[in-house]
Amino acid sequence: MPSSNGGTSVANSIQSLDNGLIVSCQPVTGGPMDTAPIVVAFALAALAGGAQGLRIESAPYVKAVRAATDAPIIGLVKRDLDASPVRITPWIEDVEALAAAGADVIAYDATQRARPVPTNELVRRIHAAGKIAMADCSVISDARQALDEGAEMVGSTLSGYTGGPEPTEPDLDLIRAMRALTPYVVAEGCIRQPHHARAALKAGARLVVVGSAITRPEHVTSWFRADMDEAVGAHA
Ligand SMILES: CC(=O)N[C@H](C=O)[C@@H](O)[C@H](O)[C@H](O)COP(=O)(O)O
Repeated sequence: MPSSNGGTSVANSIQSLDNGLIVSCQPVTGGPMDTAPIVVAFALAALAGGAQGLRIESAPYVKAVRAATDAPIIGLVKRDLDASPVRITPWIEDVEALAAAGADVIAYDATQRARPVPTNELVRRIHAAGKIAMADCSVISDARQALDEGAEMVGSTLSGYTGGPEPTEPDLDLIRAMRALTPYVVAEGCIRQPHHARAALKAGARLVVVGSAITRPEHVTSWFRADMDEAVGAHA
């Protein structure tokens, strides 16, 4: 049982999410859905549909969603930095802003890449703020290091996002490998259909995060478009 952040309450918070569906409400940046009222509406609609928790980007959006629901929130901040490829919660200020805004869990990029703040320091500050640390990992060594550093939860969030073409399928092998290290595994990334979520649970995930398939209509539309274009091309 993770205990670096106060034992029982952390354990209870995580356990309340067991087998939970978390809906990530992160609109396409600058798109027509990228406003606080729409993020709140997505969040409430997801909860009405059976989600147990939410994943929300930016302190202002966390604050807006927190004002509308007591449901667990995984908060993160995305930044595009010049000096580092790390995007998810790279700075201490981000941790503090998310904590103040009402996030219960703070997600951070746990990859072993050049970064402005070392991961052990981010975890320390997440715990100092009384929050749970979720390590967004790309490979199993990220998860190993994150757990050594005290992160309570590890996610497959960044598998396939550290170079090369973007993935289109969940990384079930990484989920299985993480489950051998800890029970607190979050399946995240490319869970686009219910059977993906089911497979992730079978692979050992305790929580499943679904984003684009529920809250990015631009992406979903483009999936239909691409398949239809392929079909037309195939028959031309
Ligand atoms: C790689 C990266 O930056 N992932 C981000 C992490 O918060 C989000 O853009 C994803 O939408 C989220 O992980 C959920 O994944 P999907 O949208 O595939 O269900």
